[in-house]
Amino acid sequence: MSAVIAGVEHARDARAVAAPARVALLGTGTVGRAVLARLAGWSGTPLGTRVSLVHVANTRRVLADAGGLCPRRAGAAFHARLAEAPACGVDALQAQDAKAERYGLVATLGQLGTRIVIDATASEAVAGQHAQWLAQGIHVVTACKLGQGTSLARWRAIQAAAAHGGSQYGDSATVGAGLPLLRSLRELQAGGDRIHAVAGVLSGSLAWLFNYYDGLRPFSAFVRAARVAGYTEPDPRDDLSGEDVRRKLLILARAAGVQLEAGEVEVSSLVPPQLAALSAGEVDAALPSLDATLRERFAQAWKAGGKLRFIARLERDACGGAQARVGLETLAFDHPLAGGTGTDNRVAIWSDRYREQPLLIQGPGAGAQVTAAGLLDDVLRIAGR
Ligand SMILES: NC(=O)C1=CN([C@@H]2O[C@H](COP(=O)(O)OP(=O)(O)OC[C@H]3O[C@@H](n4cnc5c(N)ncnc54)[C@H](OP(=O)(O)O)[C@@H]3O)[C@@H](O)[C@H]2O)C=CC1
Ligand SMILES: N[C@@H](CC=O)C(=O)O
Repeated sequence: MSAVIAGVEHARDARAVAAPARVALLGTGTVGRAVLARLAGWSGTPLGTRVSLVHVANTRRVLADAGGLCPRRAGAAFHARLAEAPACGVDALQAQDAKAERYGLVATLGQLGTRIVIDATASEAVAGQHAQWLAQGIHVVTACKLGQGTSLARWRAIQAAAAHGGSQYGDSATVGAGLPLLRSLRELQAGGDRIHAVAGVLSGSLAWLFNYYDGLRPFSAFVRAARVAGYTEPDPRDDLSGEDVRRKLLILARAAGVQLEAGEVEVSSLVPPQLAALSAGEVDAALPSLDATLRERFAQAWKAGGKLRFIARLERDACGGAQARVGLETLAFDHPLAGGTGTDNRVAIWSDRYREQPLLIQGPGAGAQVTAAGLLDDVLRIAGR
């Protein structure tokens, strides 16, 4: 290559490096709103120069501008208008697709430079798109566990698509709301360790519930409070059934090299069959159906001198197999997994170097601010300098 052409290439590279990553945000609920607020706080700072928000959507509305949207105005526009926006009344993805055709998520992200989709939805349809975006070279950063935490086939498709597209999958917010859990598992393995076991509290909402439930006031009232605080899934049965914890344990297990199918995790649900059978709109009124059983479980634990904790366990055996289960357990007050406060997740990891005493990671495991921060940490990691 001649010196002149090399110089031109170099200048192009330098411009590409300096160009901000273009970001599309899907979901403007508890987490999405906090992402917009955090991005707005970066305005006028060096962090703000590294990302350009070009597309924001929920099921009802899309704002898009390839030249860049103001996060503060986008947040205000969404939340001022949400109340008056009509529900689309069709499948969420169809609505998204219809809008994407008109407003063009992929077109708005463009063809060159760093392009990132942030998934702050709980949408199966959006999770079904992750592999497609990755294969096109679009990075995906997600709080939604339906990508890596459901079928092994989808998890494999995501890994393959990222490898094919040369793209990255930011999943820090899927387990522990950004706590350094997945990162620690990966770093231990990169350093030559084999992961032997993982155990702990993986649900922020269930941690909160069992930290504050006193066996006197109805459990259902605590569930409602956790939902208002933004700790539960959009449908709190996803937390109470252990399904959200199953997804998190699958994500951790697969990252630890244990390729479990969803059905291989034994799950003990707190949701009685009558509550499980209701439509989403009927759930709130039926929450008191949880109360009697939980009062009884609490009393038993109290009599035994212990605390209720919703625990996930993954244990690997020497022959390459693994056992995985999630459910409510009574732990002694001084048990290492019984500590923590608020929404704290508390997770122990055993590996070659942590054979006797596990590595313990603890911190808030749910909430809008920590989750948004976890998502945007991944965005910045992908965006580079
Ligand atoms: N809350 C927390 O503490 C944590 C949450 N998470 C995960 O973050 C995700 C979001 O949670 P949260 O913010 O609490 O949920 P919310 O229900 O508050 O918000 C979900 C948002 O997704 C939007 N949405 C749904 N389908 C689509 C679609 N097809 N296209 C675009 N937008 C769509 C909804 O639109 P509309 O407003 O129109 O209904 C809504 O704005 C979940 O996957 C959850 O598991 C992860 C870690 C912690
Ligand atoms: N509903 C989830 C939110 C974070 O993933 C939880 O309670 O942990």
